[in-house]
Amino acid sequence: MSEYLIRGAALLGDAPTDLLLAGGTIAAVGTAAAREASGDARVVDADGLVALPGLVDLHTHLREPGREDTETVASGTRAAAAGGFTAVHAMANTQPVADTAGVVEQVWHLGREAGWADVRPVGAVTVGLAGTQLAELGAMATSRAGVRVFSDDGHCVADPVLMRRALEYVKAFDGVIAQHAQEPRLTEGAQMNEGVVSAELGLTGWPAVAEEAIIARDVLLAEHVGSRLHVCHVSTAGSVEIIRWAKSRGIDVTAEVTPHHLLLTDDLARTYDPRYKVNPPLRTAEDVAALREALADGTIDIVATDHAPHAVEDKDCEWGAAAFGMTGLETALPVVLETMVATGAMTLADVAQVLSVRPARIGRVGDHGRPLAAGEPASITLVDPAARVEVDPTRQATASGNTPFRGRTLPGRVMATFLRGRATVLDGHPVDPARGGEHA
Ligand SMILES: NC(=O)N[C@@H](CC(=O)O)C(=O)O
Repeated sequence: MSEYLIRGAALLGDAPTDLLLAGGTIAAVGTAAAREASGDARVVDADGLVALPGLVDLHTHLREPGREDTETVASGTRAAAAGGFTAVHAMANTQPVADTAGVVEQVWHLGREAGWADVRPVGAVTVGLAGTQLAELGAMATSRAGVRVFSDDGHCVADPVLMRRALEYVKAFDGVIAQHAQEPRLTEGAQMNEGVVSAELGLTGWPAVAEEAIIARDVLLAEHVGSRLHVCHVSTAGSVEIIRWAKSRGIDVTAEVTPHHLLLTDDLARTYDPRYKVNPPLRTAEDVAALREALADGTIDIVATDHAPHAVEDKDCEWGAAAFGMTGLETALPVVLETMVATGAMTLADVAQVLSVRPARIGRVGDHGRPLAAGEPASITLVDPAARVEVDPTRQATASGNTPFRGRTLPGRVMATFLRGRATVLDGHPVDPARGGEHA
């Protein structure tokens, strides 16, 4: 394995220093790095670059098995590496659904073979995501995939008895239920946020209360059974208030917000461009402000991408017929820099918390989200925060083009990503792990 001597990287935005990556770990930091580097260490000039711990996504849709035309484990994790991620949690709504030890082990194995990032499969809570019968959670937890996060994402675990049982069951192996909070009856036929814009456009609305009612129920259930709850893609100001209240009571709840909910609003539905159609829907400017504030004050713990690739035919059509979802792995860090750092709401050290340290902790991914210190695993990303890049789906690594940020110029370019000391991105380009370091 190559040794890398990274010169002049600002760790978490602090004063520039050197890092030596050798044997899969950060072998030395500071003046010791150059001293201990062997003669054939590859030098990476990190002048002007910031080093962050490798990013960890708690919410990625990889589409394999079943929809390899839109994304595979290999293409999705290559996109992850390009976005600075070293670990992703692969959601369970594949075909077949990841509701057995066999399917989660298959996804885990595909991730290992591809080598771009660690793939942590998420297990379905209910068989076939149908919401009627608990899946074999224990078997998935004890499989080689070591599942800790369980979710029916795309669907809500709406039955309160099943939700209670799932919360109780996963306690035995330190698991967490990640809930897609959507009251199904309140959102039948919903196409966008319920509000002024939906009324004007005549599209069926997805009311905020459909999310908030489930979160309120679930934090009370988590308190009642003393279990751990994670709330996926929080999108409303009211949800933030409920989570703030729950945390103030000591309830063991964590929450995520997506990059798109930090930047975009339901006004974009006026374009009728299905790139802006997503679940939960884009909300109002007041919701966006509340989500940013909640992320900055820790009420919302993390940013998760909800990277949801879709085929052209499912997006290049009229709004009503289009699929819900947008890609996000390659734009997550730039959107967070734009919405949270450029606005002064967060520092780069805070970014490391919300995009690496805390998601690793919630997903129980032990060797990610670690300090940038000697002896730690060398899973890191180097970012040029001053670069401004126009989002161009044809230049992205994901196999799908449904980014809502197309044509926008955002700050931050990932120049290098290392997974346990091996480069997956160098000089701003993915490096194919299967080809021993050639640019892919
Ligand atoms: N977030 C999305 O809009 N789409 C997700 C699943 C979902 O509907 O949540 C997908 O898998 O496409």
